[in-house]
Amino acid sequence: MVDAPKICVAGIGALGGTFTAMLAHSGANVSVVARGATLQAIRARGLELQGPASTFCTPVAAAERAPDTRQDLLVLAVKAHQLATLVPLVKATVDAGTPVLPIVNGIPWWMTVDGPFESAHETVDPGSVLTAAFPTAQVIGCVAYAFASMPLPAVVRSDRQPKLVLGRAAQQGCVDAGLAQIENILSTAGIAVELSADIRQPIWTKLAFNLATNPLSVLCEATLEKMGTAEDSRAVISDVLAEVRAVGAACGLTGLPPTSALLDVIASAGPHETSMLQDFRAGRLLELDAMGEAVTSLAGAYGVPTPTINTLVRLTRFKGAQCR
Ligand SMILES: NC(=O)C1=CN([C@@H]2O[C@H](COP(=O)(O)OP(=O)(O)OC[C@H]3O[C@@H](n4cnc5c(N)ncnc54)[C@H](OP(=O)(O)O)[C@@H]3O)[C@@H](O)[C@H]2O)C=CC1
Ligand SMILES: CC(C)(CO)C(=O)C(=O)O
Repeated sequence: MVDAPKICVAGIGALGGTFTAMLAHSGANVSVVARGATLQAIRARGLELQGPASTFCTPVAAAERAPDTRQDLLVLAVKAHQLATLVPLVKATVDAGTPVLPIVNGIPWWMTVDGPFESAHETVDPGSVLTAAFPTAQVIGCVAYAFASMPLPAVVRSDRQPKLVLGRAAQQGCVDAGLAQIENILSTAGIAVELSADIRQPIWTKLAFNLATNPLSVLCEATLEKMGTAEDSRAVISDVLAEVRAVGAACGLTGLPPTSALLDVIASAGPHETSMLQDFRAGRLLELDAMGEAVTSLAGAYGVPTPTINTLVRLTRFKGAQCR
């Protein structure tokens, strides 16, 4: 009998907790890197998922570092600015063949290693720590659509079935057997998966969604549904999307859906608070570098005016700093 693939998930918050609970519940061989109260709670009681269809609690092997043995898949599920802190904790688990799947919002570090997004590199990977630790050839680019939160340590709530879009970071136009195997593991656990032959466009679309909603959600302390239905917030969102569209075009990504379609998605997202608003309420550092500063540095490099984005990012950073 062939052993089940070994999966390590580093970072057990809203998303890492949701995916881990679903994987463990489906019988996958999954272990986690966690810390503090979350680590203690997982060890004491297991990981609880309050999902859209059912609630269950599942035991999971948890430690402060990844196992010393090679894993078949390493998932990184932290805020973008926390990624570098994981490097020393997961090093021993990654060899030249280990696929690395970052489930993280914003412009990913690997997209800025060279090419049109290079001017955002220092913002998303200061000192190239991530580039050195995770060679692009091993990285699986990812976009996450989920509505998850962690109300208590090791208790995660997921309001809808989560969906991941996956594609090789290094190869455009290629969906291979390795990706299909990962899709199989994730979909067996009930996670919706779509494979993309060029993951950069879905990443840019998700970034547009996040940049148009996450900072505004902090400034207005509003849910997605409220921002997507009120006339004033819809006007600001439309301005942000126009600016993201212009920056994307300068970088060669022209496939952003129409603004009206994105506004419809936001309006129909329900009374959900974005991950950035959750961070604000918890007094945590806001994920503005990979979602905001990265875009303003690209805009600066290409000479694209982004006055609305600049103002939103500045005000959100200012408001975030008041609560820390
Ligand atoms: N929540 C959602 O619905 C969605 C989130 N996303 C994106 O997914 C990514 C993950 O978000 P989310 O799950 O919400 O974030 P959370 O903040 O809920 O979870 C991150 C977790 O990682 C832990 N962590 C960070 N650094 C380390 C470390 N060095 N060692 C051990 N644990 C560590 C944090 O611990 P601690 O609390 O101690 O810092 C925290 O528990 C983000 O990029 C987010 O924008 C995307 C789509 C939807
Ligand atoms: C799409 C959205 C807003 C869903 O929660 C998200 O990505 C986030 O919360 O950061």
